[in-house]
Amino acid sequence: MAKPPSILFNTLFRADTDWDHVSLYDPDDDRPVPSPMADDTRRPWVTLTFAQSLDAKIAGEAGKQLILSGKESMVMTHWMRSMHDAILVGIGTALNDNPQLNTRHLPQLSDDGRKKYNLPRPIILDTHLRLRSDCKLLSNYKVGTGRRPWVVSTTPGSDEGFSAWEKKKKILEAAGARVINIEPSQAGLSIPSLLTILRTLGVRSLMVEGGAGVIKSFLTSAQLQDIAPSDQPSLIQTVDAIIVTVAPTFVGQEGVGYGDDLLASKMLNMKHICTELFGPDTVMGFTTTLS
Ligand SMILES: NC(=O)C1=CN([C@@H]2O[C@H](COP(=O)(O)OP(=O)(O)OC[C@H]3O[C@@H](n4cnc5c(N)ncnc54)[C@H](OP(=O)(O)O)[C@@H]3O)[C@@H](O)[C@H]2O)C=CC1
Ligand SMILES: Nc1nc(O)c(N)c(N[C@@H]2O[C@H](COP(=O)(O)O)[C@@H](O)[C@H]2O)n1
Repeated sequence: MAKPPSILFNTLFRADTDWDHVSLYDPDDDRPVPSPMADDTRRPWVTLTFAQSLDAKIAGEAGKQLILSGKESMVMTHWMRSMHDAILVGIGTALNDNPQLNTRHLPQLSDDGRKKYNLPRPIILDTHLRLRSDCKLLSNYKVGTGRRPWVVSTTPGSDEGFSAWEKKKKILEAAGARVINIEPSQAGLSIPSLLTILRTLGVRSLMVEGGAGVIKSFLTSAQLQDIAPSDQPSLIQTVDAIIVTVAPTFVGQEGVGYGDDLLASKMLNMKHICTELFGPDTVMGFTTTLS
């Protein structure tokens, strides 16, 4: 039977996980699908993951989508998707790439079709409700090949802004989306607030795929709370693990990066867990703690 690569077991799950009592397939007898879990029960476990070139670019000039991962590491990413309750991208990625965020590259399951891979719920960070109602995430939901997407937004302050926003909300809801409102912060939607809300909605694990703005936000959210902790009783850790695919290619300075203005002194502590080769790509797994 096809099995996920060991880098995922090693990076995302505790060493004492009892694999006899969980199943990777949904539904498969009565055993639950496993999910990485944070010790902090106020929020989901967060895995930040993306593919980059050797010069740390995740997209080409003007955001052109690049397929950096080879087929072997892409399959690894789809296994990772199957091991999380939800998968998050920013509206920049949703508009630019029109992604599906499903598990279609996993090996065919050779049974009567009863067993399925777990499909993560798509979540889009989209303050102004710019998501297109004909995007693939919504059409997959309509035909039953994807979970209902959740669109995370903030209600605009002015009356004028509110009526335009309400109109867009109705269109997206009619197309199948669930719109969730949260409070704004200096850097867009507040990531700590988002995480606590997602946990109350039953999300135990969140895979964050990007793009550049979202990667930066998750990496820097703990440091922002440090500056303005008044609305948070205590720090919420925003990343538990980082799994990076490095493709053996250079994109060049026109490409899109995510790390140019990150401050080393404010970064999370990283612990290297393991590195595995997938075809031409190198995949590194780290766990993180607040510094
Ligand atoms: N190689 C890889 O693994 C991946 C590459 N990509 C690439 O990344 C590029 C897209 O990156 P980018 O343009 O930065 O877009 P993002 O997908 O990072 O979306 C950013 C937008 O999300 C909204 N947003 C709301 N709240 C937040 C928040 N707290 N933090 C950050 N963003 C927030 C903002 O729009 P608003 O104000 O309207 O809400 C913001 O402009 C594409 O070229 C894509 O191909 C994407 C994913 C993976
Ligand atoms: N793992 C990985 N490798 C790459 O080379 C990539 N460009 C991405 N991009 C992410 O995957 C999304 C596309 O997903 P679907 O194939 O449509 O399911 C894209 O939007 C990025 O989030 N990832």
